[in-house]
Amino acid sequence: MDSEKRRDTIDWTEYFMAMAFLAAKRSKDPSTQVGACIVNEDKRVVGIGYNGFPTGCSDDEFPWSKTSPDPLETKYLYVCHAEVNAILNKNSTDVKNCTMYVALFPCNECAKIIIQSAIREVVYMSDKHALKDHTIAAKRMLDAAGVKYTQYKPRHSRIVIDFTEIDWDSLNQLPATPRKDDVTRNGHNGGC
Ligand SMILES: O=c1ccn([C@H]2C[C@H](O)[C@@H](COP(=O)(O)O)O2)c(=O)[nH]1
Ligand SMILES: [Zn+2]
Repeated sequence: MDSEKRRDTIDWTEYFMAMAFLAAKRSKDPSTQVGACIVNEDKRVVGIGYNGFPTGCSDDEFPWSKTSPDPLETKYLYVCHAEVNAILNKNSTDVKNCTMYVALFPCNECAKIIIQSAIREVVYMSDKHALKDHTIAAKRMLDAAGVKYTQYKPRHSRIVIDFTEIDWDSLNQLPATPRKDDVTRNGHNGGC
């Protein structure tokens, strides 16, 4: 067993941005997958979301097109943005003073909701729509409201999750069923 602590870990920003990117992997949008992760002042994750259609609006029935002669046949009228889903998914009373990590700079509609929910900071990766009105308007509102935003410049282009990295052999040596003394007073052995 190694006795020195590991030093090549990911830092907090990489950790939370990677969570946002992991959430984005759930998105069914064929062209732009966005994930958002909300973190409180104690560095606890309090909400995660990705862009997708509302509950009950089937991914197979609603349109994923970007363009159509009929606007009702494009995704834009239906898709819930990652930032809004992350806020709605919060597991805390509110998201006051939290930081949002998000793959894409928030649009004007998300910026309004970020401001109104008292999120204090946005850390984003892509600014691919920087010249579009919705981004310019978003920055104008965030500036006026004093919400800080910072572009995240990754140290590494990839953070790999390798399911084979863990020493499965030693895991296999664990008892198959928890012994009586493994079970906590709360009645489970999840530990915390
Ligand atoms: O603030 C934002 C802005 C956009 N999104 C989502 C909504 C759509 O699913 C895509 C944008 O589609 P394009 O093909 O890039 O036009 O991104 C979001 O979640 N949050
Ligand atoms: Zn948005």
